[in-house]
Amino acid sequence: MKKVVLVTGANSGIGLALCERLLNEDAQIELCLACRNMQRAEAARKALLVSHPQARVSLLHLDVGNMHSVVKGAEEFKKKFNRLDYLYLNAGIMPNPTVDHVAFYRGLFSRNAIKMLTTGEGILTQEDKVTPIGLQEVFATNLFGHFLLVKELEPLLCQTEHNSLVIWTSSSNAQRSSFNLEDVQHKNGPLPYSSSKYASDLLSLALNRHYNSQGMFSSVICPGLVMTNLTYGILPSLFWTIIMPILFLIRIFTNSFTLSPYNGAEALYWLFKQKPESLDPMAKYHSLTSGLGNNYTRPSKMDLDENMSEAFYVKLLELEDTVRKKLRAENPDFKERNGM
Ligand SMILES: NC(=O)C1=CN([C@@H]2O[C@H](COP(=O)(O)OP(=O)(O)OC[C@H]3O[C@@H](n4cnc5c(N)ncnc54)[C@H](OP(=O)(O)O)[C@@H]3O)[C@@H](O)[C@H]2O)C=CC1
Ligand SMILES: CC(C)CCC[C@@H](C)[C@H]1CC[C@H]2C3=CC[C@H]4[C@H](C)C(=O)CC[C@]4(C)[C@H]3CC[C@]12C
Repeated sequence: MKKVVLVTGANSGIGLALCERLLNEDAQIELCLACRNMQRAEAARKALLVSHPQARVSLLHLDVGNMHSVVKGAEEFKKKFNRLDYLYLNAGIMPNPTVDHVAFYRGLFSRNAIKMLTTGEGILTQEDKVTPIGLQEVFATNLFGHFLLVKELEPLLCQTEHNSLVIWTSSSNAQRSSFNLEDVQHKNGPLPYSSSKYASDLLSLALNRHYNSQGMFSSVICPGLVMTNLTYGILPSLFWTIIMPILFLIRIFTNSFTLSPYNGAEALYWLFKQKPESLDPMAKYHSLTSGLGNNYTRPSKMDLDENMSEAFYVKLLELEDTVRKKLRAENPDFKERNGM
């Protein structure tokens, strides 16, 4: 049976590199690129077909920050495919990032230098905004749209004949201190990115608790520091190019400066080759690259507790209810087609 793989944010960076690596591993898969911009999606499909002319690569229009689009996209996917083996929840944003230069230089000469360089802790803030449906944009894109997608695709993910795996591209920037159960969307703080990534760690744990018995498993990864549009939004690409020799040097001490999208996709690719039921729900799987350029995956225990993860899950279910009501009110058509 051909495996079906869906990747969000597949048109660039780590998502696109993952697609290339998956096709290298198994050219028989049904690969679906879920993207918000169809021109960029088509360009990615063409690029993949250059190296794999026989590959089965389809496109799905899906803006994870827009809940209408998530429901519509999932509906289209279900019409086209009757199974889903791997769901890569990779799309992500870090809007309007600001680097605290003073904190950076201070941190460099402190005992926490390596931690700062591998997590970005204490030196990076972002400015968030509210989407038309009333959700915080970073939360909606990095977390909630993906949660709704999982819920919509539940019939394909929970099948008796085979297990499925949902994989979140999280981050080592996910910090417990950035997340607040009373403000899960991070409306009132400068760290929406970190909060959303911590939220994905919590949610992955909850999904395992609620869905393992139905054949669906969930894992989280950190790709390390990778040069992509996301990092070029923090500092210009020319800057990163100039300091590249320094970044290669730092890699010797941390191994988490994976730097290229190919290396960053290592843990995502590694998970594709594992049995979903053999994975540790408390582990974050890190893509790492040694000083000599060798890639490997290493798990680390996440700073999570079951009660918090369950409380967050309950809040997400309540929010799902509210959002679905708004979708119905805005577009009565949804009710007919989705039985919502
Ligand atoms: N680069 C890094 O160092 C790290 C990245 N990550 C995570 O890796 C993931 C991939 O990012 P990366 O490859 O680095 O960056 P890119 O910006 O290259 O890739 C992000 C992808 O997500 C897509 N995307 C963004 N918003 C939406 C949306 N609303 N709907 C659908 N797709 C969307 C983008 O599409 P479009 O082209 O249309 O913008 C793009 O394809 C993210 O989740 C990021 O947080 C985690 C740790 C480190
Ligand atoms: C002031 C300049 C001379 C140098 C500033 C460097 C910083 C902008 C970067 C140093 C470490 C970087 C990061 C580390 C971890 C990443 C994390 C895994 C992620 O998910 C998103 C990006 C990072 C936070 C990234 C961001 C840039 C740095 C803080």
